[in-house]
Amino acid sequence: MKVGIVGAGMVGSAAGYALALRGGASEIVLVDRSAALATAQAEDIAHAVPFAHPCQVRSGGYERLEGAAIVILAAGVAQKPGESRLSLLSRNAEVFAQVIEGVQRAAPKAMLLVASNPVDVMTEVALRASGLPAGQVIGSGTILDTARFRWLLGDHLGIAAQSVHAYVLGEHGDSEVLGWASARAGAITVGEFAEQVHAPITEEVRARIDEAVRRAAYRIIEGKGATWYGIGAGLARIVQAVRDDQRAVLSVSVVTPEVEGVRDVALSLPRVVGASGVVATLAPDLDPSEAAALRASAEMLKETALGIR
Ligand SMILES: NC(=O)C1=CN([C@@H]2O[C@H](COP(=O)(O)OP(=O)(O)OC[C@H]3O[C@@H](n4cnc5c(N)ncnc54)[C@H](O)[C@@H]3O)[C@@H](O)[C@H]2O)C=CC1
Ligand SMILES: CC(=O)C(=O)O
Repeated sequence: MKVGIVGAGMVGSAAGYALALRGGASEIVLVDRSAALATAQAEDIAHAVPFAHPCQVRSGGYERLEGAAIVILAAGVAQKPGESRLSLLSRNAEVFAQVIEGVQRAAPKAMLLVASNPVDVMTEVALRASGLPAGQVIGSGTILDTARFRWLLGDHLGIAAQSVHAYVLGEHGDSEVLGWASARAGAITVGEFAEQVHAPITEEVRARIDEAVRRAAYRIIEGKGATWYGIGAGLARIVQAVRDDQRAVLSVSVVTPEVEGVRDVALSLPRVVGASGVVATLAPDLDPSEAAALRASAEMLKETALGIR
């Protein structure tokens, strides 16, 4: 499968690298307003291919995206230390107006996988600009926050993150909601598992994990300027679910008809992802405080998206 990546900075190049290592694409094409950067990133990623899986890695203008089944959108500006994701909106909405036109000239039917922040609102921007079906304009949403949550829970419980089934819901950002009520370790609730292994999830543990997930990006940006490995792997994971028609359950963002009484809003819920994009959405169990927080997140995202109409 041919995969395009527009925006060959930290996130776009990490996604290309992760795809090359996972064998997630037969061809990867990097496009950037800086042709020199796209070329350098493509050459560098190509040098990892002999250690991984056969794959062509190229760079070029939008015309090189012809035939791409999916295009990752990672172009635009990123947060500076202390800056929120939402503050990037007007700048990145302008970038997307050009980028989506360029992508659709070459690959009008390509599925779009949005990474640029604020990713939920940018997913709605991409949906409106592209005219594609909602299930084919997918934001990476909370795939990264969910990975952070699973990793921290696995660490606390002393088990592999892969054995933790827990999702972050709502905005990929400050209003996100950690789904404690639906979290499972193996086949039992995380609370029950924690009791069995004598590592109870006290209020303090819960608050520490919540803060570590919610503030992860701020901390990493403070320390190294940006985040890229986690999201690169998450984007490659979504591409692979599409490529292999896996029907994998992933927390990604699409415009959703109704969430906690809020209509037509892009945010993350656990969704079934396969060859035609998002094919189903799950309704996880929520306790009353999680339901209220998800509604507040949905209302904030809806209001923000209305502001760019
Ligand atoms: N969804 C998520 O979980 C995450 C999202 N991000 C977001 O991803 C985006 C990219 O972040 P980084 O790669 O760190 O930034 P970066 O600055 O390293 O890369 C952005 C690239 O976009 C390119 N670009 C800008 N305008 C363009 C245009 N009109 N056409 C083509 N290319 C254009 C730039 O030349 C640059 O190479 C940011 O919005 C950031 O906030 C970052 C980490 C996680
Ligand atoms: C930057 C960003 O969105 C993240 O690392 O979560």
